[in-house]
Amino acid sequence: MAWTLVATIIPLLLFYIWKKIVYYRTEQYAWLSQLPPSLLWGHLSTLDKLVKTNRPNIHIDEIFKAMHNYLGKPALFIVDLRPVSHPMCVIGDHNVAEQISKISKLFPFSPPKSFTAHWYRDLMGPLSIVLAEREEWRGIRKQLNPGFAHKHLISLMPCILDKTQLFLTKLDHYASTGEEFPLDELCTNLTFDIIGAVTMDIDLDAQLGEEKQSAIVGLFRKLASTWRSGYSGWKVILPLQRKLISRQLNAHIKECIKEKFEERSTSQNSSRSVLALSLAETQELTPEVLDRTCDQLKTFLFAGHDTTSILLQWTFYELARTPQVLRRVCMELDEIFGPNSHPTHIRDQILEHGESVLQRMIYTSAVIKEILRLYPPAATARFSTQNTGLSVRLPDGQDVCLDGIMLYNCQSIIQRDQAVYGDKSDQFIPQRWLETGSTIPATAWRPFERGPRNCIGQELANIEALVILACATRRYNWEKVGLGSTKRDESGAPIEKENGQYEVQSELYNVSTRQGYLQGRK
Ligand code: HEM
Repeated sequence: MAWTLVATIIPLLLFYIWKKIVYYRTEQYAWLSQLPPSLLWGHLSTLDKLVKTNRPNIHIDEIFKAMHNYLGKPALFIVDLRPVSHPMCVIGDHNVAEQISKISKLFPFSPPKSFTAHWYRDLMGPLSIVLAEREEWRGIRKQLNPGFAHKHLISLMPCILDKTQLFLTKLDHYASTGEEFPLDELCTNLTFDIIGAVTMDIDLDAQLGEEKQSAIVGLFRKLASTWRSGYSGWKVILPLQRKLISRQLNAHIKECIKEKFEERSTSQNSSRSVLALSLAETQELTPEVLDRTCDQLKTFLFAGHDTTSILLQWTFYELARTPQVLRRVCMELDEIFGPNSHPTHIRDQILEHGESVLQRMIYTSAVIKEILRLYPPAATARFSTQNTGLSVRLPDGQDVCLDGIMLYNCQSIIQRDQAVYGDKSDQFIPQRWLETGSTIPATAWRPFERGPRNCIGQELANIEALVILACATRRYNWEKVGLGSTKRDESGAPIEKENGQYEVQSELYNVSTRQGYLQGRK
């Protein structure tokens, strides 16, 4: 009797499970564009294949771009990551992306961050602004805003210039020795130093090498390295290891917060760092205030150094292989600063004329904007839980509910949309930002994302990039080595394509490769 029951129930159960799987895989999101899913692995095996057949360290956006093209460029498409994660909706249309990032009745602060942001919880700290939601987020942002106010950022230019001088000394060294060098390392150290000075008013000395740099740099890097795909440590003890490094890092940062808090009451020249400004109203440094402030500072280190470094590296690369754009940048710098390109002269000019100098760097600003369009260094993912009612309108007027799906505004697709940027959407054309009567909608350029949770550091990144470009562009001849290097004819001259760019040996698809540059002084 019992056996007969089991023999009946098991097939029924298996049938039920099979029906469920078929439903989840092929019916639940059938109305949304997607590649054919595998019954067991959804799109995970396709993703895995694409990652492996493609180039090493390829950015996931490149895979999404390939899928988007294959599917005929829909406004959005589904990548089914179950059973490893929630399904993901990759958004490739700027109007749909805007509906995700904007304020609505349902989400007065825009839809919450996806749980993926919490993967970096141990790096940024649990109280980080990035992980906070609703009123808690609003409170932190309000407290930090004065530190990122325009007037205040402009007053930080001397400090950005000082850090840049050391960067130039390093480049001068390579230019004189002719050694190949990794630009990634130099730019990342520079942006680390700037973030330290601007947000904490301390010298992190990242540019001085491992021996001399602040313990904060070493510990932060050690911690961040545990997220890298090639991390070789023991995966089982990873959470514990992260906790231990975090604890050491926190101790150093908190020490620094305490010092700055003390200085506030004793010193005449009170600091104007983001840290000082955010502590302005604080009467007592309670453990809660210390924890919260420490987590925001770690967040700045995380969010503000790699992103700006990637922006700089792509800019130097594109300038080096696009001579006509380089010429125009140099002409603009000549006009503003005169023919003298010595760093001290540029520094003095910027210090003397301040903001007005940056305002005149119109073409250089267009270059930065175009780099951020083609190579966006950061992204956002949001999530609306089941039965919340988040729905977006597609370009064909159809309304779709996106509850329970991870929402990824894919800037790499959106910002190269031919419907917006034309046939030359993949080309580096800074001039497109200066054309009168341009029809590019503001929503189609979103490297800092949009809506209330957009990047708080965007103006700082822009000022940094302008100052560094003003000091470095005219001083050197950049030459990429290895991936992305220039093709040359028999006489050794670069081969120029019709669009005015040099032909390359291979496409540079990840700027942070260890392969380097050769530098020559002009
Ligand atoms: C080129 C440089 C940068 C790019 C492309 C960039 C991009 C972004 C993006 C896409 C977001 C996510 C917005 C969202 O979720 O909707 C973000 C958030 C953020 N960024 Fe940046 N960022 C850059 C530089 C910086 C710098 C220099 C800082 C300075 C400290 C910074 C601090 C932050 C913070 C704190 C957030 C969280 C804001 C919030 O949740 O309210 N970023 N950034």
